[in-house]
Amino acid sequence: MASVISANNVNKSYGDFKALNDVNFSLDKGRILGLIGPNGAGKTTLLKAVLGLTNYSGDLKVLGLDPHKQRDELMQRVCFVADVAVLPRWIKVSQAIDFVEGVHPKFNRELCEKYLAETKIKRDSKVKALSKGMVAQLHLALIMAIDADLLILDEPTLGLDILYRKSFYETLLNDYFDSERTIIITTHQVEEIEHILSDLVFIQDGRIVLDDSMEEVGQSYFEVMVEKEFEDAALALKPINVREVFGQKVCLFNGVERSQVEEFGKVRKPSVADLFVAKMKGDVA
Ligand SMILES: Nc1ncnc2c1ncn2[C@@H]1O[C@H](COP(=O)(O)OP(=O)(O)OP(=O)(O)O)[C@@H](O)[C@H]1O
Repeated sequence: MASVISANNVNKSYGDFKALNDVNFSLDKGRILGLIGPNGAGKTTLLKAVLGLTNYSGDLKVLGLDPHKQRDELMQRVCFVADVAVLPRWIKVSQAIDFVEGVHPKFNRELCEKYLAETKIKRDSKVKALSKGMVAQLHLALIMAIDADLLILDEPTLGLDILYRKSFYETLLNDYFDSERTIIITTHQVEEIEHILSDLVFIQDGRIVLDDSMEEVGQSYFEVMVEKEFEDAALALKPINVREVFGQKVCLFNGVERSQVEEFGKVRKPSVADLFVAKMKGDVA
């Protein structure tokens, strides 16, 4: 299957500072990738490279195109929601809809109206009269009504209340997503998206430190709530992280068989948040 994105040794420097350091990963059609990393890790820089908004060295192909050289062609097939929704303050909601309908052949007005019906946004309001969260809702409704092959969401729910965040991800998964589409999401609220992800990439200091499907994560990482009597045996297997919950050690293992750790206590798949914390600590140490 042709990759929607393939990145080989992609580097990006700002002066002496390496914002992307030999980034390699690929993403197939019909996947939902969570791109997760601490502040300043290089997430937005990587997305900008994918969107052809910044130059870089190395080989990067998006939908078979060179994002920097073939940006116009790429933009026909890619939609992007930045962490700061930029819409002119003077425009009316209805005019914003008219505008996108006028400039984008793949915009579906009916769908946009359907998304807006879930909000309190009035068609005759000006953007400046909307709350921060409502501007973000309008922006998302406009973008999700465009039939794109690749949707890139950089902190899409920043500033949105929990009710809308939940319904946004439900809509994304149930109404928007299908096997022909591919989505990349960055967010610091990983627990909110983990159930919709098919793939996970962790980035730290410009380097990819984890690149797995969620199935692979479930098969190669085990979190065990270790019974007291098995603590020494568990620690001897060198867990990648140990935390305490109510005085009991919770060990995160990688590179061991499930059968090796099963007798220590209750085994489960780690949450993305716990895996992230463990990987960040491990790679800093
Ligand atoms: N235009 C620029 N000039 C110089 N340095 C930059 C520029 N843009 C980004 N950087 C640096 O590159 C690094 C990665 O920034 P980036 O915005 O990609 O991080 P991020 O992972 O998106 O972070 P956050 O989660 O805080 O949004 C940071 O150290 C940042 O200071």
